[in-house]
Amino acid sequence: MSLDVQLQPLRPNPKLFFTGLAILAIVLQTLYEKRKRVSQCRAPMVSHLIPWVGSALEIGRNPDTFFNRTQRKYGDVFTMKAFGRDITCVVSPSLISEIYRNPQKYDFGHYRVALTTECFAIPASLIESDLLSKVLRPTLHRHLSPTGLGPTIKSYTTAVWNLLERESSRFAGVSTPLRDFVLPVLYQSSAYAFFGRSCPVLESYQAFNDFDTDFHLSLAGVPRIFLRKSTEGLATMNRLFEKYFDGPHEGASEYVLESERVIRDQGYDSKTVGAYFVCFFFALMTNTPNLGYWMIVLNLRREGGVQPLVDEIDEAVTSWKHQNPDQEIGDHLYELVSTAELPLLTSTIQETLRYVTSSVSIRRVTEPVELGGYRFDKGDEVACMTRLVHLDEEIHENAWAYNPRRYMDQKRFSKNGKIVANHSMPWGGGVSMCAGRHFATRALKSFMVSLLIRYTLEIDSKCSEGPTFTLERVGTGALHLRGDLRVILHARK
Ligand code: HEM
Repeated sequence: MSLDVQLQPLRPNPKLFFTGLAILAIVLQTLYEKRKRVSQCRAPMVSHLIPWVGSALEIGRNPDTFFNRTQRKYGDVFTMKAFGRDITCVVSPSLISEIYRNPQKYDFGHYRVALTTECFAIPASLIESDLLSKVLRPTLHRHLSPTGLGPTIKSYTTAVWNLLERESSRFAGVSTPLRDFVLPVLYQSSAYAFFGRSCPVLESYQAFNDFDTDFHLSLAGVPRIFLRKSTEGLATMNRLFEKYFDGPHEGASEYVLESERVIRDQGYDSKTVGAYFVCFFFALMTNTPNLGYWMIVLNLRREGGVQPLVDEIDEAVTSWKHQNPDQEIGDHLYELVSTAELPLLTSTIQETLRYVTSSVSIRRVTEPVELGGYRFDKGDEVACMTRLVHLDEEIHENAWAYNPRRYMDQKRFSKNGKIVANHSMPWGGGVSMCAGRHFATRALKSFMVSLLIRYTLEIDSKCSEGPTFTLERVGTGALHLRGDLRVILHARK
């Protein structure tokens, strides 16, 4: 058999030629930009293959792996490209703190307007007005401050206690998907606390979830046309809240009623009031219920499950009953939750926030500045990457492991021999720091106390599957869940 190969004459192939040319152009452009960045003392650009898309796909696949590797390669400040945007990520706690301390140089106002007008349906005239900055935001902060929060958190505690009792007939004694049990209870309790009983809770649940599921994509600028379900969810929420504000809603919290009066006084109708509160409702609901869910799962998966928490809460209840012998704990739960110290539960909430959040504070540079040895120009975008601080092994020992006692056992955290004051930033920071953080922590405390007084809880050993984090929700706060865990609940005597 002849092994002769008939050699074909080499024919010009235009397709191959232009592909090669394009690749060469990209390589040269990348090298040129790299050299330019170095010579101008700009933060290093993370290398990527696809020009406009940049690192977006890699981040979408597993952001924890991507950022971890990138930080090790480039250091604490690096610029990445994603969907045509160059964003400089800042990972060092001291540089993040410098950004938070200087809102004049690192502006957030631009993003607040863009976020609320592009992702929600609030008219720009309201968002850009003095009314928002001088009246509505101060009203929000006053009602959500530790001293202003009392009545709302009291209603929340009553609602969560009663809802947990009501659910016992449906869920106790049978294998239950934890998601179906926990998330609606947390959703309803928050809704009732702020909006009263006429809040369209059941009607809005699916619409809210449709909107919420793709919120990170909407935030990343993915056009609405690709987010049909999410867009419809938002439209339904807007309709429901317009109707709510058109009807009687005396049971609403003082915060809601006061803000509504202020907006209406300027001539706005129920549609605008509704849209304003859909935005608030989103902030209220997108994080806290997921945090509550993860707190249960992460503890149940530990040896001993939730028993250490049960023991601590039982001890507080016993001590309370001792001091109030003729009283029913159910009628005074708010007092118990407000006065009992519960150090393990407090640390558990903090650790869940550290472990489960991916919060990013984004800022726009307003004048030429130097940060971490690099030059930034007006208009540059910087992002404070708090999750990387949370997962920094030098700051948090065994950072990739969930340890509910972490904040009980350790009060000071340091890196390279220096104390790190901002070791945990689940709420972001500076001028955009989460306004609802006091409500969220106290709500989670009320929820866990009520749950563990009312129920025993164990993983259904017949089910092997479990939930995982939706890591791709970079920068939106608490990570959501994919999948679920089945549990067996029993009502406690
Ligand atoms: C575990 C629960 C929560 C987490 C992890 C969380 C996290 C965050 C984060 C990371 C930000 C942006 C911070 C930044 O850009 O620097 C934020 C903003 C905000 N959060 Fe929360 N949040 C939670 C619960 C709540 C609740 C319950 C409310 C309402 C009662 C709320 C109201 C707000 C508001 C109004 C803002 C916007 C602040 C501004 O524009 O200045 N949050 N939250």
